[in-house]
Amino acid sequence: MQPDAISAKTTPAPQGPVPSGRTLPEGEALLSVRGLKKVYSTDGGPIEAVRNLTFDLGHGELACLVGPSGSGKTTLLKCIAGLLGATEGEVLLDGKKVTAPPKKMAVVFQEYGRSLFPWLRVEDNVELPLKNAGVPKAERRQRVADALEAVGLADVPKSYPWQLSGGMQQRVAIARAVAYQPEVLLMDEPFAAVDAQTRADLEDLTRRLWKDLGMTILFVTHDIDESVYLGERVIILSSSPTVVQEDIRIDLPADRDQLETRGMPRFTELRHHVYEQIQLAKKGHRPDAALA
Ligand SMILES: Nc1ncnc2c1ncn2[C@@H]1O[C@H](COP(=O)(O)OP(=O)(O)OP(=O)(O)O)[C@@H](O)[C@H]1O
Repeated sequence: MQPDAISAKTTPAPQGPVPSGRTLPEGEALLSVRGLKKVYSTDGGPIEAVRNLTFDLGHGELACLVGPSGSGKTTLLKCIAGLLGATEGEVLLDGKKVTAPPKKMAVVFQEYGRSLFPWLRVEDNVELPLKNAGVPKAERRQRVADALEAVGLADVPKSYPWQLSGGMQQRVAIARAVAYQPEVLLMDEPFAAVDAQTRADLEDLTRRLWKDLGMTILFVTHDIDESVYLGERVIILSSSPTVVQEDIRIDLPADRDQLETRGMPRFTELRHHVYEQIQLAKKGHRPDAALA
C-alpha cells in the first residue's frame, strides 16, 4: 500500500499525459524544469539520457532526487546549472530561462578532491567565487569567516585542502557554496566518498544550513535512506530514458535526528516505498503515461 502523502499536492503537468513531478501555480516556483529532454550525440549514435522531465521547486524547498544508476541525475543537474544545454524543454529560474550558469546558483559535486584547488588555502578556496563575483574585500572576509564557522571549520582557514580529511574537504566545498549565498544549491552525491559517521554529520549540517539560510536545495543521492532522512520531498526518476516516476512528500517531523527519525515507523514506511520504486525502475517499469 502506498503511504498517504504520496501524490499529495501533485498537480498535472501543463503539457498533457507525460508523467510529471509536482508543479506550482504560475509565478510561485523558484526553479522550473519543463519538458526537459537531453540527447547526447556520440560516435556510436545518439544516447537519450533524459526523455521528459517536468517539476517545480518552490522557494526554500529541500528536495532529494533518486533514481537508478545511469538514469540521468547528473545530466539533469548539469542542465539545471546551465552547464549543459537541453535538447528540448527548458529550465527557468525565477521565470527566466537558464542559458548559462546563473549567479544565484551554486553546485557541490561529489569529487571534492577535484573541485578544491590544492594550492589555495581553505579560506582562499572559499573566497575565490566571491572574488570572481566582484564582492568587496571586507564583505568577502566576513562571508568566508561566517561560512567556515557554519560548517565547523573556523579553526583551519590557513590549512591546505590536502592537509584535511575527506569529510573536512567536503565541508570546505559546502562552505564555498554557502559563502556565495546562492538562492539555489545543487548537490550531486556530495557525501558518497566519505565514511558513514562523517556522512551523518554532513547530512545534519545540510539540514541545519538549509533551515538557517533559507536556501532551496536539490540534492542528488544514490542512498535511499539519505533521501528520506534529508528531504522534505523525494523525486524518483525512472530508468533511462528518464521521466519522473514518482514525486513523494516526506511527512516526517521538521526536526530530524539520526537515531530518533530513522527509528520511526513512518521513516521505515517511506524508505520501503522509495526502495520498491527504485527496484521497479531498475526492472524497466515506467509510469503508464510515459509509454503512451
Ligand atoms: N557526456 C556524455 N556523452 C554521452 N553520454 C553520456 C554523457 N554523460 C552521460 N551520458 C549517458 O547518459 C546517461 C545518464 O548519465 P548520468 O551520468 O546523467 O546518469 P546518473 O543517474 O547521474 O548516473 P549515476 O547514478 O551512475 O551517477 C547514461 O547512459 C550515460 O552513459
